[in-house]
Amino acid sequence: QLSSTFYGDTCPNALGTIRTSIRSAIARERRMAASLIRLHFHDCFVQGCDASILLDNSPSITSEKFVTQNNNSVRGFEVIDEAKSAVENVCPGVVSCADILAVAARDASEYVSQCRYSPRGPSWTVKLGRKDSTTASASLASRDLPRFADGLQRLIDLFESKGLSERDMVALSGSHTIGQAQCVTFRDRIYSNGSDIDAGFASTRRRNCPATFPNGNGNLAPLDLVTPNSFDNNYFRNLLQKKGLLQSDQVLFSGGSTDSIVKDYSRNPSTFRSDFASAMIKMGDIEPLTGSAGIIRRICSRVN
Ligand code: HEM
Ligand SMILES: [Ca+2]
Ligand SMILES: [Ca+2]
Repeated sequence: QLSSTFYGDTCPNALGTIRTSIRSAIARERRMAASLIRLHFHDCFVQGCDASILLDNSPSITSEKFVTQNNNSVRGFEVIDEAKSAVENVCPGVVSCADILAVAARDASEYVSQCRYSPRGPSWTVKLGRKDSTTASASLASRDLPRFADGLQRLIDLFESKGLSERDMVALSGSHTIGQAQCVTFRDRIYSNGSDIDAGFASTRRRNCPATFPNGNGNLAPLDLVTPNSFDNNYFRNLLQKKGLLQSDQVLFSGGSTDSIVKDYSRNPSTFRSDFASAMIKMGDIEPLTGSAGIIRRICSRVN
């Protein structure tokens, strides 16, 4: 029931307004492109793409923002709030926060890099018409969002439970071709002395990520060591060299069923780009509230 022309009559300038707002946020801080893509993902995996992730704690809401996978980690809330208020100025009460998240993720991918020589990310036509939830669920967030220490089968099962295939999962994980992770998420891996990590890479990463918890927990490293600001297929090339930053990255290429997909994407950037776009559309279709289900929040962080 979602449709790319949903606001064609009721708010013809919605998409342009969102785009302007997202573009200026990414111009201010380039990492924001990565953060916005991730925010849409963490919304869709919990109760579907219903903007549940944006709700703050209140007597009737247990916010998703503070579960382990989100706390001090997901970012971009202010940027979505800005886009929302820009849209409210042109069409009050019409455009959902859930749709703004979906459009922001697409716009972010499109504008990933401001460098002339870096490939921009893929683009796709966003389907619209999602409504916003009146609830959030910390317990579902905790259950349904993947964790950096998850093994391959666990990741496959989680994505499958959302209707996404192994191929979708590998393509979507390719978002880790941009963005940053905190030391606390990759410490175990770089100090593991295991055989599934390149020794030189591990030693480089140890320099800015002290061995002892919680020292340096928040120190950042790029998820893609080669081209952290370009939306290319280098992420997959890193995995072939055992230079995935997170354990959940490296398990995609560690002798299991997804190895062949990683190899395919490492050789064929255009296959990766088009599969990524299709998988983002599929992810945006997860359990939307439509029609009379759900509401249009006026302020994304609370139920009207
Ligand atoms: C397959 C399971 C996945 C796991 C376990 C995972 C885990 C993580 C972790 C631990 C971080 C670093 C967070 C931090 O240190 O604060 C991260 C960052 C990121 N993730 Fe994932 N992720 C997964 C899949 C995805 C998917 C499907 C997408 C998007 C469609 C995505 C997009 C991103 C982006 C763009 C960043 C960088 C964010 C930034 O710099 O603000 N991830 N992920
Ligand atoms: Ca949600
Ligand atoms: Ca890259």
